[in-house]
Amino acid sequence: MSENTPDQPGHRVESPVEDAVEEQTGHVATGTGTGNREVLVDARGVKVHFPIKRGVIFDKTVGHVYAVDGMDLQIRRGETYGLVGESGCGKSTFGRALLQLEELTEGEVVFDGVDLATLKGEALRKQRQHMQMVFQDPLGSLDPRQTVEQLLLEGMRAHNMVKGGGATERLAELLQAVGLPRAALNKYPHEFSGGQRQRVGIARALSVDPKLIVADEPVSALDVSVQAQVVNLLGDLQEEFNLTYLVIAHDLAVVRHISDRVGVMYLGALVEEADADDLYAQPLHPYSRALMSAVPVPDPVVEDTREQILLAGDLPSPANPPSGCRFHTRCPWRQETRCDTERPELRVVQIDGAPQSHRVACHWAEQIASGELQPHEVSVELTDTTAVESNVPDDVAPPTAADMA
Ligand SMILES: Nc1ncnc2c1ncn2[C@@H]1O[C@H](COP(=O)(O)OP(=O)(O)OP(=O)(O)O)[C@@H](O)[C@H]1O
Repeated sequence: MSENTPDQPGHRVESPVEDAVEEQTGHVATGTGTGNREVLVDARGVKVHFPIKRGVIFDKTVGHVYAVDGMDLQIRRGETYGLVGESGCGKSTFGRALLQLEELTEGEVVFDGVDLATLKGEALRKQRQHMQMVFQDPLGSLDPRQTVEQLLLEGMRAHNMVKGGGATERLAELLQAVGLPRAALNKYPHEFSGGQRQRVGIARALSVDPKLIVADEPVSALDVSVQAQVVNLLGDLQEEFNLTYLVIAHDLAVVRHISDRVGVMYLGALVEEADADDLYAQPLHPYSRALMSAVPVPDPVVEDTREQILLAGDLPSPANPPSGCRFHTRCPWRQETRCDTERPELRVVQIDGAPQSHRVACHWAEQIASGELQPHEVSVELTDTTAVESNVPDDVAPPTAADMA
């Protein structure tokens, strides 16, 4: 997102947000090849399994929700990494795990050269200063009883960044950077519109000088016209403040516009990862192909002739995931018995000279791309998802901005 280059071949997804962003900036932002940059976040084999408790006092563990189940993901300094996938596939849990807001069941997260598992208490809190989160619902994450000034100062105080005078000046500069007037300092969150509140949330994250911002559905609660403004703002701030972003979103058009690289997640793990342009021009995993084919294309001729893959059935329960390839129960290219029994690695797949950076977790990616394997109809298996239900509350409360301090 840091530079803008001409659009690459391949169809563009239709999106009022993307069109509005283009209108405002005059060009299409696309991936910019961040391959040579140094890794800032290195997540290896990350698993987060939530125990399912039963019994009168919830004292028995009767199973687990395998929310994140083997994520390997690197984010390079200065890039924007977009993470997409259906609701419930584990995107938010992974984002929180990166920031150590969820306990890792297995695996490690190395941030800026430091293995976060080795940090405790004050040392971890200090490191957290460099890793901030922007939430989908700014109202839910900002304390309604605090003015913007108090909200911004809270994080800065927690990290000993308020010494002597000059704090108010810094706050005013922060507000200016996110496009809010100085007068906003004395207002409360409910006095702002949704877009303005998101700007406050972004200012709050910025106030402690982070290196990484994890933005979890940062624009999905906003009106489409406002979404474009916030997307553009994130792009401008990235350059001004040397930020690295992990953007979690279900809107594929937003992710394409904003991201240098994109990872597609399914039931707790990546199934595909590539530069944004490559992924959108030629998705190789059957799941990514299905996701992309569900997005309308502006050109009616292309729309009528292009591949459309309907996903059969719902996302299986992460408490009872399918064996082998997790996607095999819904995959039109499933081959017995390898897909049912052998979990595919995320491996480099090069079709037509595609770059080394395109990785896919499918045994048959080459044969599917060449047409050697043809899709077949999928009969939906009714798996018993009620047998082990999660004890997770319907709405898992996201961490608040105060958790980030
Ligand atoms: N604290 C928890 N305890 C038990 N299960 C949880 C907990 N938090 C999340 N889960 C479960 O883990 C799975 C992954 O949830 P997560 O919110 O990470 O998915 P997601 O892809 O971000 O979806 P969404 O976009 O709907 O937030 C879901 O089945 C969810 O119910």
